[in-house]
Amino acid sequence: MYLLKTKAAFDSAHFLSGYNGKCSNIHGHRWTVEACVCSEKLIDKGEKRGMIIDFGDLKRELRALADSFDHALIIEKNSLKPKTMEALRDENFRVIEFSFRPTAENLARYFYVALREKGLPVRSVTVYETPDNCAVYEEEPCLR
Ligand SMILES: Nc1nc2c(c(=O)[nH]1)N=C([C@H](O)[C@H](O)COP(=O)(O)OP(=O)(O)OP(=O)(O)O)CN2
Ligand SMILES: [Zn+2]
Repeated sequence: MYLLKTKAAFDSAHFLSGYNGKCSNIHGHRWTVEACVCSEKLIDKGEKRGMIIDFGDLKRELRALADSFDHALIIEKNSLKPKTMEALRDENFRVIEFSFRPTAENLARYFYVALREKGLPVRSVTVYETPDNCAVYEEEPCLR
């Protein structure tokens, strides 16, 4: 099986609502997202011969997703008081709300699903919160 990986990064703030410790406070990460695509065979003709997918095509899709979270405050829906949300919006701060807690695990799944929806043969997505800490989300083995 062939595997191809690429990374993209974004800088954002988050906090873990209900967490007993420092991560309940707003803090930032340079999140790094690594997507791994897989294939049993390679493209056998044309410009992309010998590839699973062109790095450029994979990078473009991953970067577009990563850029959509750059310089934002990522929060779990209903984890801030309505008046706090109102104040943030009044200041034109960029707030992205998720239905899930913004952990590395949940973000890895989010990116996995989003890339699959774009038709990419994703095998796994790894999200790094720090250079040493990451979460991996993967489903069934290679689809093609
Ligand atoms: N399984 C998970 N555990 C934690 C997550 C997560 O996404 N999944 N997230 C956090 C916090 O977001 C936190 O920012 C990271 O925690 P921590 O490693 O403790 O923080 P530091 O990298 O700053 O570690 P130091 O050793 O204090 O430098 C918590 N847990
Ligand atoms: Zn964090």
